Amino acid sequence: MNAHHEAKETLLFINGKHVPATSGKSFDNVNPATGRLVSKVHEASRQDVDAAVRAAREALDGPWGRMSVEQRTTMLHAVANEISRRFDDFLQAEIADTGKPRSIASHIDIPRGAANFKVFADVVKNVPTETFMLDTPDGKGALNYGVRVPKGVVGVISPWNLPLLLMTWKVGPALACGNTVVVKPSEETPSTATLLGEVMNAVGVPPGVYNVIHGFGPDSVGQWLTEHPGVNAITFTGETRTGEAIMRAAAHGVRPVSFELGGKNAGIVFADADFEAAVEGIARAAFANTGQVCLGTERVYVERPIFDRFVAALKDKAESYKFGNPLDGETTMGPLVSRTHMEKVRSYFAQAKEQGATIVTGGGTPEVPREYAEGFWVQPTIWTGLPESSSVIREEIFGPCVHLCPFDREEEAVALANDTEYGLATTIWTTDLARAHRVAARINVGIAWVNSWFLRDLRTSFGGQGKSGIGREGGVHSLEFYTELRNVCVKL
Ligand SMILES: NC(=O)C1=CN([C@@H]2O[C@H](COP(=O)(O)OP(=O)(O)OC[C@H]3O[C@@H](n4cnc5c(N)ncnc54)[C@H](O)[C@@H]3O)[C@@H](O)[C@H]2O)C=CC1
Ligand SMILES: O=C(O)/C=C/C=C(\O)C(=O)O
Repeated sequence: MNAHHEAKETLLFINGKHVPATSGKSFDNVNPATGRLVSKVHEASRQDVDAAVRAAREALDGPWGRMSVEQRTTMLHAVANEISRRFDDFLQAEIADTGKPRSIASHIDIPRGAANFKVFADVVKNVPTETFMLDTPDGKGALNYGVRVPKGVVGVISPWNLPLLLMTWKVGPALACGNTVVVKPSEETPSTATLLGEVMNAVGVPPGVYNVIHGFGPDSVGQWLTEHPGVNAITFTGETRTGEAIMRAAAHGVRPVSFELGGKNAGIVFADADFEAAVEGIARAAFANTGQVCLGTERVYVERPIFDRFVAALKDKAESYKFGNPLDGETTMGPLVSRTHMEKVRSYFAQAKEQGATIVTGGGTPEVPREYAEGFWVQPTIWTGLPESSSVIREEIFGPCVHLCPFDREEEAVALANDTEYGLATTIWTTDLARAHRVAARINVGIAWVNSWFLRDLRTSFGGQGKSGIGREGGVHSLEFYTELRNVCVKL
């Protein structure tokens, strides 16, 4: 950044206003492609967290709480339309924070940011609640019916890998259900959440409905928000250990949580698969978004007759990615999100080597143009030959890397895939339909893709089992978390 230019500032968004933090503190938001400063981010104090929760409560008790479902959902459609109208602003902000290529941000992140508001506005309007007629001794009966009411103030803690997409995946249904929110975006990617404040104001969402506070996790905003007694429910996407800390915080006051946590997802490729489609699909599952997708695949089991050919074909794919300017349409792989994360991923590159892996490709730093030399780049990496006990096969790395292992029998592939404490997603490749159904039913995950990966229908359930999370969001399942279902029993 030119020393003569003032650094841009990223403010908090509380009660409908972009405001400075009362702490007087800020931290750097760095562009991971270049290592240069994007903005100075205001770091919220405990007092700012209190102010945001208070604003959210007042909005709930005020105009937002009194709005009809029709008015509220119309407003959320307007939010979606305004995101689309300001598509380029969101795109630039997301790319600057994450370094992800334009091709990904423009096809996935920003459109999903808009869709998350539309879809849940429609779900809320169209989903009925249950009714039961009860026989009573006097013969007149009683009518039971369900009413959904908002949970209240929802704390939203979101990660850096798909910042707008994952934050709105929670804010969309929370607002559609009539809640108000206080959002703490990841400290690595604060911009699009802040920009969304402008959208809320532009379409007339009342002040206090949507609030954004910036800061870190422990002993900072994340902890203060999740411990705050004014927060009625907490939704979080991120690392499993963070989920454990948030769960402890939520225990005070017995507040509900919805968690979408890490994964160590397995891919399975059978010899009868459409070979080219399987290579393409596994390449996406392993390398898309520089491997920073919780649904991604870091271990793939390939049936032995096609193993060598598959390794060679995936190697060609891995070596075909183009690095450099994320805004350039030719760039197909961006950097990792931060220096810390790059060091973590590189430590696994080193562990794979120490543990005797065959490095099929990668394991180092790619060539990038000079202006990107200070960015956080790593090569897409493929290993073979590691034992299943290896840390590389057991732990979530969250980088563009994958271990390939041959198998001989379907039973064996299922057992290998299930040998993990996580249970988020799997991707299965076969042309045998009976086998596809059989295997999908036996892998212990929340989402099983067959001959596809990351094909998302927002009406379906989404979440994980084991260390991958608690609860399901998506479609009507989001309503289960973001509302209380009240039964009204009327004696006739
Ligand atoms: N979607 C996923 O599954 C993601 C997984 N990860 C994994 O987690 C690793 C660490 O990345 P981080 O960004 O540090 O993930 P993280 O889980 O620590 O951070 C996610 C969010 O939680 C907040 N947070 C952290 N500690 C908290 C606490 N005690 N209370 C409340 N909020 C808290 C952070 O400030 C951030 O907004 C990565 O290397 C990756 O392996 C990271 C991001 C997303
Ligand atoms: O909701 C989606 O479509 C994508 C979700 C991805 C994650 O939750 C993740 O990578 O963390």
